Amino acid sequence: METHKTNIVPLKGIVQVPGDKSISHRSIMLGSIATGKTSVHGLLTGDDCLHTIECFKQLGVNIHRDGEYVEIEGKGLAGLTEPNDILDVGNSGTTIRLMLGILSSLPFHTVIKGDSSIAKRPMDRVSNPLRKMGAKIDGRHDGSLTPLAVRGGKLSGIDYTSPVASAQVKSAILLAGLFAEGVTSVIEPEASRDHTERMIRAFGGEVTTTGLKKSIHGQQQLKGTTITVPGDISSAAFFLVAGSIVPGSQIKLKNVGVNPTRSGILDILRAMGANITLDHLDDQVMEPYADLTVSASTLRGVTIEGDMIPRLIDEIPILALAATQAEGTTIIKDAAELKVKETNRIDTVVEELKKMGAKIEATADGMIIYGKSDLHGANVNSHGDHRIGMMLAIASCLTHEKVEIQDKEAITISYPGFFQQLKALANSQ
Ligand SMILES: O=C(O)C1=C[C@@H](OP(=O)(O)O)[C@@H](O)[C@H](O)C1
Ligand SMILES: C=C(OP(=O)(O)O)C(=O)O
Repeated sequence: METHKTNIVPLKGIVQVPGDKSISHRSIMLGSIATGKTSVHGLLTGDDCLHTIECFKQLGVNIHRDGEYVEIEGKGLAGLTEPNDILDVGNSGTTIRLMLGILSSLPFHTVIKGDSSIAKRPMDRVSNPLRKMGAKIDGRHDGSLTPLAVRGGKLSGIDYTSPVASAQVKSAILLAGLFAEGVTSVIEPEASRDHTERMIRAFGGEVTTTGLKKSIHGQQQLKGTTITVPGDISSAAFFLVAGSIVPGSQIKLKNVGVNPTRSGILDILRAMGANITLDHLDDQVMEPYADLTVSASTLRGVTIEGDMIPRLIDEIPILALAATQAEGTTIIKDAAELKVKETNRIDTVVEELKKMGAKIEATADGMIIYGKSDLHGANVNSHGDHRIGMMLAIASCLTHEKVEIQDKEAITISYPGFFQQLKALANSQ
């Protein structure tokens, strides 16, 4: 945090983390292409999701938001109209990639772009399979970089084997498949988060799962529904780690989504020796959720690899910080996908944690962290990446000296109230 301090203060209290970002995006998207009213409770009001709302408003959908409550007047896919201007997704990879799947079915022209981070992220992983289905997509570098121009229309189902375990790729193809002719299937190398599949079913649609293969038959009609968004485990992750590594801490996190395709952080922190309990689990709903309580403990290094990686991909920056406080070595591998997030998260994590005294090195597909190190104050930078900014803020709870975080405003992308909640936990004694 910003203030000069000499003591390391335990973090204590109860936190309601904001709504899950992945589920929030999907609730707006499916509500917009379904017929009838959709009500969403607990929507994340971070910048990424607000961009998704704006994009669908530009496509002619009436969306009314009152804080975290949203009503969408769905008129079906055919109710969407050609926008007058370029769609802007801001910093949100999920918005652009999933929307490309929807835009591919629409019989008109759209141009879609984002910020300078989005302009560097690969879109060919989505535009290639969508072109195979019949969409016309063009952009810089043969349609792999934004801005992208899309002319959609009648699509045909494909059987696609994805080279990456990416929920954004899988979801774009399934969303296009929803309105295509015939059956569309996607096979992934490892299982990625399954929120799209769960939510299509909640809107009355059908998706089948056979091992790593997901299939959807085309020309389905979705019906508006009511969605309750659970707390985001990727946001909770910052306090799960803070509660584990800041001496004397105890934090309860209420109503956190614990979908097994997202809960890898719980498995890994427990394997590291973290003290985390789970209460009030409700798994009879679209997305399971529970209360999580964490208290400080001694951690040890682990190896994180293989099919665990997609289950905690966005939590790797904060897990790297946890590893600096663990006894022994932590190895993170099979995580080259980190290079194509909001920043190259292998480089930014290593560069920024090194400034604070961590013993950490980058590898081709991950990083190696040697624990345990004492972290010290420094002038660090989020590089405009919300998860790097929050990881550095939690790191600052371990130093006696001031940590100055450049560009910390980036955290509003996924966690608008983060600094206030962190302050409240630190001031609770
Ligand atoms: O589908 C989603 O909501 C997301 C999928 C993941 O990306 P990839 O699909 O690129 O792995 C994740 O990193 C991102 O924060 C959200
Ligand atoms: C990678 C992330 O999001 P997106 O891909 O939607 O920009 C993230 O939130 O960590």
